[in-house]
Amino acid sequence: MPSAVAMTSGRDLDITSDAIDEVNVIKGKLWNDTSEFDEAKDKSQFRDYEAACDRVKDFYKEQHEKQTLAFNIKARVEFKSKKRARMGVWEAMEMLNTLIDESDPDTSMSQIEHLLQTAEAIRRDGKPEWMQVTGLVHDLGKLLLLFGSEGQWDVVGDTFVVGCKFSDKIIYPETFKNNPDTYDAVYSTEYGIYKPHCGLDNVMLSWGHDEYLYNVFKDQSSLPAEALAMIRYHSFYPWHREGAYSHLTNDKDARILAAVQAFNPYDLYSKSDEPCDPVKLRPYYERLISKFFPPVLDW
Ligand SMILES: O[C@H]1[C@H](O)[C@@H](O)[C@H](O)[C@@H](O)[C@H]1O
Ligand SMILES: [Fe+2]
Ligand SMILES: [Fe+2]
Repeated sequence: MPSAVAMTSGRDLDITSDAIDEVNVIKGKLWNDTSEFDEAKDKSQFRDYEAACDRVKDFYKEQHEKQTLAFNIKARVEFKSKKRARMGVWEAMEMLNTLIDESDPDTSMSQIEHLLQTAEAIRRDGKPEWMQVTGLVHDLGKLLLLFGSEGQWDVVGDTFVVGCKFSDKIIYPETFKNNPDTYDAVYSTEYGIYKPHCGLDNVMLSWGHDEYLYNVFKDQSSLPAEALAMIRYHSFYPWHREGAYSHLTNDKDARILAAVQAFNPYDLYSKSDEPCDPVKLRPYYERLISKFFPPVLDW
């Protein structure tokens, strides 16, 4: 079943504040119906895709069918050729707030909540300001849902390499049987269109919120390279958790892997933390935002 977000995020959506309000009302209804605080759980209970509900399974079935190499090239060309919006970081967080992520078996909280929980968990551990602010912004790429994505399948969920054999370390690997690239003479091979150890900078990951946000921030922030890697690869579980794709990665990737892995527990396990109060926390994070981002960005 298509989500309210997907239904209202057509290519022709004109991003005026009225349109956004309307989208938020529709999404808000969905949210109110399903909202509940997530209970505390232990680590083994996260990312349990076997036990996941149909919403999650249907999401991945669709994503794995539609994320082809051809789609990915098209998405990147479109990204470069379009102007979407101009706004500040906090405004972007508010705009994203009511989205429900259909791929996520672990949280039914709003996105601003998830961003604040991630940032607060990093802050509690005394990590540097750049990492706190990275936690705060890491999922803002989900704004793609309001910027003409085709659905949720080209925005959220774990990422994987396209243009070579789909790894069996990706969740629900059997669902790639519906992806035409599985039957392509080149794309279905171990290396596909890539050279051995060409490095992640030279491979195409499935298009979604990570790749989009990395591209937005790389020229419009003073975030360090580790932070940009955390953003770009945080959904790339087949690599950072399962160790897949070692035939494509290089020394640079080996170095950034540590940063991506250090970020992951904050993103994942903070989902069962106490809810945060955006009003209380805003002054602290606005100060951090102003250290790393211009007041207004092109999204
Ligand atoms: O369902 C989640 C969610 O969409 C996250 O934002 C993403 O980073 C994860 O990798 C994914 O599994
Ligand atoms: Fe994410
Ligand atoms: Fe996240």
